[in-house]
Amino acid sequence: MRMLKNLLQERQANPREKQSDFFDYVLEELGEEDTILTEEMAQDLMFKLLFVSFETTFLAITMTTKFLLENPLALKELTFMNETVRMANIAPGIFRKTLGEINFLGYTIPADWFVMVCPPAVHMNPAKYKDPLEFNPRRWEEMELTGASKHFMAFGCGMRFCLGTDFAKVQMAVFLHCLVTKYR
Ligand code: HEM
Repeated sequence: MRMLKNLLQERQANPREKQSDFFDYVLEELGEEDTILTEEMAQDLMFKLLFVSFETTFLAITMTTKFLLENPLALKELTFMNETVRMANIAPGIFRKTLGEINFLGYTIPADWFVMVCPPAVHMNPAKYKDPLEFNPRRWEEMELTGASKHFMAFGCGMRFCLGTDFAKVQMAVFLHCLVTKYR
């Protein structure tokens, strides 16, 4: 965070004539009179975007390479992205706040409480995924899936569904294409 703060202040002191990266656009917005953005929010935004766009895909690609090394047959079919993110559980927790009191399975969650949804518990549920610890891309052949469901939330769900889902999948596909066509 300190590094981002320094970078922001440095760029603020020496603004560039031509905008060329996201930092420049954030600074432009900060300079607007009617902006809702504060310096603190800008730093937070930069940190979060760096985190969500890098840490996630890099981990998914690493796990894909590991699973494919152990499962050469799957490499032939390349139908594995959902299976990788199901098992990798890159986002192990998703947070929500209760807007009102909620009654669930005999428990009462009061209003304004923070709730942590735990995708690994869903993704490793043997009632939904047979042999959940087995990397088996074929299981997805029988499953209809677009976006998220209550059994699959590797990219979150609902209003905060991951904005980068398709981008991340394309990045992974491009990486794997290069790996399988160029790497010997
Ligand atoms: C394998 C890669 C990725 C995984 C597993 C992943 C997972 C997730 C999850 C679970 C959420 C929901 C968080 C919540 O509901 O509180 C989320 C949100 C988000 N993701 Fe990703 N993500 C990935 C890649 C990316 C990439 C590459 C980008 C950007 C280029 C990105 C941008 C975002 C943003 C901006 C949000 C917040 C959406 C909102 O709050 O409205 N993600 N991601």
